[in-house]
Amino acid sequence: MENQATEPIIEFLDVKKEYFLYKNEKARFKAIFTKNRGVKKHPALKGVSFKIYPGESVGIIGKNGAGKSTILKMITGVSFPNSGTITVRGKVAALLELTAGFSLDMTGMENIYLKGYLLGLNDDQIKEIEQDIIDFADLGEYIDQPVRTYSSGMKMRLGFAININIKPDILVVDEALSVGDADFQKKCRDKINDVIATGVTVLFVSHSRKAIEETCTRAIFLKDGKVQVDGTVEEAFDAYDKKK
Ligand SMILES: Nc1ncnc2c1ncn2[C@@H]1O[C@H](COP(=O)(O)OP(=O)(O)OP(=O)(O)O)[C@@H](O)[C@H]1O
Repeated sequence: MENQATEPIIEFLDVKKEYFLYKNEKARFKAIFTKNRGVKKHPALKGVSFKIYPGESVGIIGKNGAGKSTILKMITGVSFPNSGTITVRGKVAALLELTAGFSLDMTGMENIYLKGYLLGLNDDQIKEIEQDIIDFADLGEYIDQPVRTYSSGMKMRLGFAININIKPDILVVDEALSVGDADFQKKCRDKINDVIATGVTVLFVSHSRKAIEETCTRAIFLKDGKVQVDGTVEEAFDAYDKKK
């Protein structure tokens, strides 16, 4: 499984993450001044290590609360570990929190640029994919209206269209995500498969064995914030089915 000739595109080394559990919002505010002294902690990741090489498709499986989303959020840079190291070498398209980072007062078109910059693209790179994004989102004349006038489904369509069109090196997908109506969901699934077929590295969180078998050649089974199995999809699911 390890390809020693190339370096990993994603590497986690003994990554630990604890969340503070505040009794209420007042306690959360107070903790800013007391540096969280005496606040209860929940260990979400207890020393997670793995390497993913370019072109691999890896499933992440585990029960609710096992730490899957915490890992994905660290790869996309919205959450940080308490200790350990994380290396990500490449542009990440995350099909997770699609509407995060939009400016509601800006138009859809302006938000394509805003999100594009946040994802590390320059003007020329955004210009190159602008029409593909507009076509995929299929928002008609709403593309020139402020995003605050969009329905929640329309915002997600735009968010998905931007992320999937940035020509990513790494595609991070949470299957729980459903964008728009049934037709649009089918369009998203087809587009994800097209992007996967280009040989991009894929990280796929799902509870469905079938979905992971179809997409991934390897799976990581997480239990209580630790890697239980890192192996074939069959090995990971067999252990998951026994231990859950
Ligand atoms: N912001 C937070 N504050 C406190 N606890 C959190 C926070 N985010 C996550 N946790 C806790 O960390 C643990 C791991 O959560 P995570 O969302 O990574 O699990 P998951 O495997 O993605 O679960 P699911 O299948 O339900 O999406 C859980 O116990 C969760 O309650």
